[in-house]
This record gives sequence, C-alpha cells and structure tokens, in this order.
Amino acid sequence: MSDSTRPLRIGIMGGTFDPIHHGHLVAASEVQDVFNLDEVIFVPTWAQPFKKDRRVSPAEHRYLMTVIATASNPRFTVSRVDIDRGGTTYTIDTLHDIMAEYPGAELYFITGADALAQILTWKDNEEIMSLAHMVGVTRPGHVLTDTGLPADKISLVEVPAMAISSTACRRRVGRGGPVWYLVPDGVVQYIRKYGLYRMAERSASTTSMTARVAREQSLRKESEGE
Ligand SMILES: Nc1ncnc2c1ncn2[C@@H]1O[C@H](COP(=O)(O)OP(=O)(O)OP(=O)(O)O)[C@@H](O)[C@H]1O
Ligand SMILES: O=C(O)c1ccc[n+]([C@@H]2O[C@H](COP(=O)([O-])O)[C@@H](O)[C@H]2O)c1
Repeated sequence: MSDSTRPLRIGIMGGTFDPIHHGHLVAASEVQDVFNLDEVIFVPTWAQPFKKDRRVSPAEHRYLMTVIATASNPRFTVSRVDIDRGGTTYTIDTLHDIMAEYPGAELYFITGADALAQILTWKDNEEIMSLAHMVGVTRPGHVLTDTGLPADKISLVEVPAMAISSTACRRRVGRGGPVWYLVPDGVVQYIRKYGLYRMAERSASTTSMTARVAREQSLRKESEGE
C-alpha cells in the first residue's frame, strides 16, 4: 500500500520487448513487491544503441504487445517516451522524460543480469546512477554481479528463473513452434494476427527452395551427360 507521506516509488523496465515475455513480467512483478513500488512503467525502446545492426519489429507492434501483456496488472503501465522521442534510445533520456512526468518520485531502473553487466558502457552511466536506483535481477545463463558498480546505487534481486528470451520466442514462431505460456495469451494471438516473426520461416523455406532448385539443376545436368 502506498504511504502518502513518502515520495512515489516508480519502477522503470526498459526493453526492446520484441516480443515481451514472462521473463520481463516476472522480473517487474518481483521488483515491484520487493521495493513496494507504486507503479512499474514498461518503456519500449525506439532504437537500442547496441541492437542497431539487428532487424527489430516496428515500434508500434512492440508497444501494443507490451500494453496487452501488462493490461491486467493495476501497477503496470506502458510509456511511449522512448518511441515518441525517436532516435537512439539512451536511458539517460528515458529517465529525464519520466522525471518530468513524475516530479519528486524515486526511480528504480530494472535490468536483467545481462544488461546490468554492460551498464558501464551506457551513455552517461554515472548520471543514470545518480538519478535512479539500479535493480539487477537474476536471469538464467547470466551471472548477476555488481562488481565495479557503486554499492549504494545498485541492488541485486533474485527472481524466479525464467529461461525465456525474445530471441528464442521469435525463432520458435519462425519455425512454426508454439510460444504459448512463454508470452501472455494475448501476445500469442497478436503475433499470429499480424504474422510477426515469420521472416525467419520464409527465409528458411526460401533457402531450402534455392538449395532444392540447385540440386535439381545439377541432377538434370548429370543425367544429360554434361
Ligand atoms: N528471462 C529474463 N529474466 C530476467 N530478466 C530478463 C529476462 N529476459 C529479459 N530480461 C531483461 O529485460 C530487459 C529487456 O530485455 P529485452 O527486451 O532485450 O529481452 P530479451 O529477451 O533479452 O531480448 P532479445 O533476446 O531479443 O535480446 C533487459 O534488462 C533484460 O536483461
Ligand atoms: O543508455 C544506453 O547507453 C543504453 C545502452 C544499452 C541499453 N540501454 C537500455 O537498456 C534497456 C534494455 O535494453 P534491451 O535491448 O536489452 O531490451 C533499454 O531500456 C535500453 O534503452 C541503454
């Protein structure tokens, strides 16, 4: 329950969310509980600086999937600040935008162990840590550590292990596999409705088609005695 005499405590979960999955949701829910956060704001990126060489789904799809996934939790909201600002998504800008919307709030920026390990390479990371408390959460396959980071600015939280990544979800859909129970039901249906992540399937089938045509051509040449 929120205490009106203390500042609002706002969690921020930034992510590419392509698609959002239960690993993101469990992490946010656990941190909300541990720090008694009034709200956790999910902030889909526009262009994450370290993912610029990747194909990423249009921001509106990622935003809508995030809205669908979080709709049932009264403490979860979704912000468009990174999408509407556009350009490269730097967390320092995210924090300034959220601070402008919630003056005086205490900010808690939530990251998985993999993202936390890179934080010293983020733009203006010292200022980031002066504006928000960083909360690193456990993630299967990654070591959660605060080595080299200022102890008073970081907390480490163990969350139920969810061995899920957006990459694995995209690959599953691409090969026609299920993502039920890895992502919320509404997100499964959204992915199907808009045919997201089928490129991998198409390019795989194109590749196998190309290989088959080449094989057929070489067999024909052999039989024609060339
Ligand atoms: N299974 C998980 N458990 C804990 N934290 C997670 C998990 N998946 C993602 N996160 C954290 O959520 C934030 C947003 O992650 P992101 O949207 O990049 O998902 P991802 O699964 O890592 O995506 P991709 O596979 O496309 O790189 C990051 O801080 C990341 O570390
Ligand atoms: O500010 C930076 O330099 C920076 C560099 C890499 C990642 N981030 C942020 O880290 C969050 C998680 O990103 P991602 O791609 O792992 O979902 C997201 O909010 C990104 O904007 C931020």
